Formats: sequence, C-alpha cells, structure tokens
Amino acid sequence: MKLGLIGKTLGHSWSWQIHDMLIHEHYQNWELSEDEVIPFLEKKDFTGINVTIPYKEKVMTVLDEISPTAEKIGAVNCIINRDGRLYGYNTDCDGFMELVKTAGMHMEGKHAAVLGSGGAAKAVMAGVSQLGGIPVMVSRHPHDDMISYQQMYAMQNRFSFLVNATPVGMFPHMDETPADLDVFEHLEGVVDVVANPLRTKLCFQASCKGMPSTGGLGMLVYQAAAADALFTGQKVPQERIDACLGTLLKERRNIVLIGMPTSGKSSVAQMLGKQSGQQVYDMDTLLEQQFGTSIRTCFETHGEAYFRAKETRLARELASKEGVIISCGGGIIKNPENMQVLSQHGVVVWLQRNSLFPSSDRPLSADEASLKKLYEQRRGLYEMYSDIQVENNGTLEDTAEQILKKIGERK
Ligand SMILES: Nc1ncnc2c1ncn2[C@@H]1O[C@H](COP(=O)(O)OP(=O)(O)OP(=O)(O)O)[C@@H](O)[C@H]1O
Ligand SMILES: O=C(O)C1=C[C@@H](O)[C@@H](O)[C@H](O)C1
Ligand SMILES: [Mg+2]
Repeated sequence: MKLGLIGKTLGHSWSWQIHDMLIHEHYQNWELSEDEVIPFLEKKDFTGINVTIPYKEKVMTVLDEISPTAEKIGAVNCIINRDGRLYGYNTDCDGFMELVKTAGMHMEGKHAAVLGSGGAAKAVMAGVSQLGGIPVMVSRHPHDDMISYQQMYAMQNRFSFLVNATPVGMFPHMDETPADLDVFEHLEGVVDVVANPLRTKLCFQASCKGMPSTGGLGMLVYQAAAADALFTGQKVPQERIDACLGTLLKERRNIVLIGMPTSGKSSVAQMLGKQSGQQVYDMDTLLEQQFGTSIRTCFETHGEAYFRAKETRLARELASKEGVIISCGGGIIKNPENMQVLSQHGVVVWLQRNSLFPSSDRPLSADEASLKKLYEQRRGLYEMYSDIQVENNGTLEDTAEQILKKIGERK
C-alpha cells in the first residue's frame, strides 16, 4: 500500500505517527505547491491519501466519485484509488462526531455555535447535524446562513454548545481565544478542534467553569482511523485507537503538581519521575538556583511581587515542554496566567495531605495559623484548577502510582 498526506506544509503534522500506530503502515508526507496538486492526483501513484490545508476543495475537481457527506461539506480529506478511479470522502466529519461522543456530549435537539467558516467548520457543521444537533455558523464576515459574533452573543441563551473550528488559540498563539465564554448562560460543553496545544485557552476557561470541554487531538486520531478503514477496508480495533491516543498524550502531556506547602509535591514529583522515566522540573528549586538564595531570602529582599513575576516567567518557560513532570510552588494558583499556561500541555494534579506542617523555608506558611489561613484562601483555587485530586497519605510510591493510574484513565 502506498499511503500518505498531501498539503502545502506538513512539518508539524502528526499523521504519519498516528497511521503508523493504527495500521502499522508506512505513511508519507508529500508537500505540494498549488501547481503540483492536480498532476499528482492524475498520476494516481498511491493507494490512499489524506488531504490537508489548503487543498481540500481543490482536489474535488479531479475525483471520479465524491461521498454525499463530502459533497455536502464541500471538502475532501481522504482519497482512495480503486483500480484507477479516485473516490473522495470527508473523515474530519466522522472524527468530529467520534470526539463529541467520546467526550460524553449529547447534541441532539440542541443548538451549537460553530466558530469559523473554513473547511474544518464545514465538516463540524455536518457533524453536528448528523448528531441531531442544530449548528449555527459564526463568522467575522457572515454571509448566507452565517451569523456574526455580535449576533451570537445577542442570542447566547439559545446555545448549549460552542465549537471552535478556527485556528485561534493554536500554537504558537496560545494566549488567544476566539470567544468570551462569560457571556453564555446555558452552555453544556465546549469543543475545540485545535490539537496543539492539547488544551487551548478556550478549553482552559471552560474547565475553570467546571464545564465539559475537549480539544482536537481525539478528532485527529478518529479522522485518521476512519481514513484507515477506507484505505484497508477494515475497521481499526478500538483498543488500537485508544492506545494511539494514550501514546500521543503520554509523549506530549505534562504532569503538573499543585497543592499546599508540604503536601509532598516535590517528593511525589521525584517518585513519579522514577516510575515513569519522565524528566522532573521543581519550580521552587529552579527559582532558588536562579536567585542564588532561598525563597525566604528572596521574599525578604525583593518582596512577593518580584518572586511572583519570576515564577510566572518560569511557568511560561516550562509550559512549552512536553511529556515532563512539573512540581509547582504552593502559590502558583495565585495568578490565573500561571495555570493557563501550565494547563496547555498539562494535566493538573492537586495533591492533598493530612499532615501539613509550618516551615520556616516557606514565608507564607511559617506558622500553624498562617498555614490554616492559607488553606482556606487557596482550597477553592486548587479545586478549580485541578483535573485530578490525589491524596498523599500513604507511601510516595502509592501516591505516584495512583496519579499515573488516574491520568491513564483520562482521555
Ligand atoms: N507520602 C509521603 N510519605 C512520607 N513523607 C512524605 C510524603 N510526602 C511528603 N513527605 C514529606 O513531607 C515533607 C514535605 O514534602 P515536599 O517537600 O515534597 O512538599 P512540597 O509540597 O514540595 O512542599 P513545598 O510547597 O514547601 O515545596 C518532606 O519532608 C517529605 O519527605
Ligand atoms: O495535520 C494533519 O496531519 C491532518 C489534518 C487534517 O486536515 C486531516 O483532515 C488530515 O487527514 C491530516
Ligand atoms: Mg516543593
């Protein structure tokens, strides 16, 4: 089988790795210029290909047959060569539907605001409809049946779901967000088709509100699985799809430990590193190295604001890493920006320990009374920002194992 992906720039594509895991087949990248696309297709020297930006519409002109869904969407991302005849499909739509189902979201009879008007947005519109939902396309330059962002906000009451199908928030523009979630009063879930970062700012804001949300990595894997079923004529077993997602997440997702001073973040991080083989970064230790003094001395000399600014800068630096363990200082949750950047590629674990103790090394919890006060001030924030909560009352080994187990159970 000769399989691969065509598009303009493919350096950042994860598809070759995904298809390798799903069907153990070699999958090539063919970077083509505008003029090369049609001759490439006419040569028909492939078994099956995926098509990505910006050629999903252009390829339709030379296909022999196009599936009704792809025709309706107006974009093809999968082409099969059957005895010299080219058949076009849209598996982005299948991928989107699978993503929504896996996230446990039920769109039947509900309105979904779909942000964007490009190929991805059109596939999402078809997916929402096939799931029984009522999609409404939202665009900065609305025409035909689309509405503007202003109109969306004006009718916010109607929407149960918000789907981002624009590139806003995608790496490297991770501080951007396509919509203001605060305006919506009845949202049940947020879907972002962006896969990098794993959690966009939009999804972070949804998690802070306790609202179900999902990023686009699952869609990327599910659309690939749907394409593989067309390439091979056989369904990809679910276990293989799950294993593929698990591997991609393990390689890219950081484990971020938050919690009260002395809850065990640094010790558990070291144990996790030992058990999983991932690199460990201890923020307080790194800051102490940077200052050349203890944290207490830094507070005494420069004040808390100085320390917090350095902490945020370090959080941003570490947030760009992938597949590592990050142990935070207890006060990391004081600045929402820290948690947003650390959550981009991170699963955030709140470590809880019964026997917390005052420590002269930690300026804000040097005695029992301040420790207690600190806990009351911070527990709501630890809860809001964490994906997983784990007790650290047994051995460090047990705690680390429990964390890895709970993370493994998440998709
Ligand atoms: N599960 C555990 N079993 C035994 N001792 C533990 C356990 N977890 C933590 N400790 C001990 O508690 C103390 C505080 O742990 P650690 O320094 O890892 O906490 P921390 O959350 O990183 O604190 P800080 O926020 O002050 O950096 C250490 O002496 C550590 O050995
Ligand atoms: O970036 C990628 O590798 C891809 C993205 C989407 O366009 C998919 O439709 C395509 O199959 C592969
Ligand atoms: Mg520590």
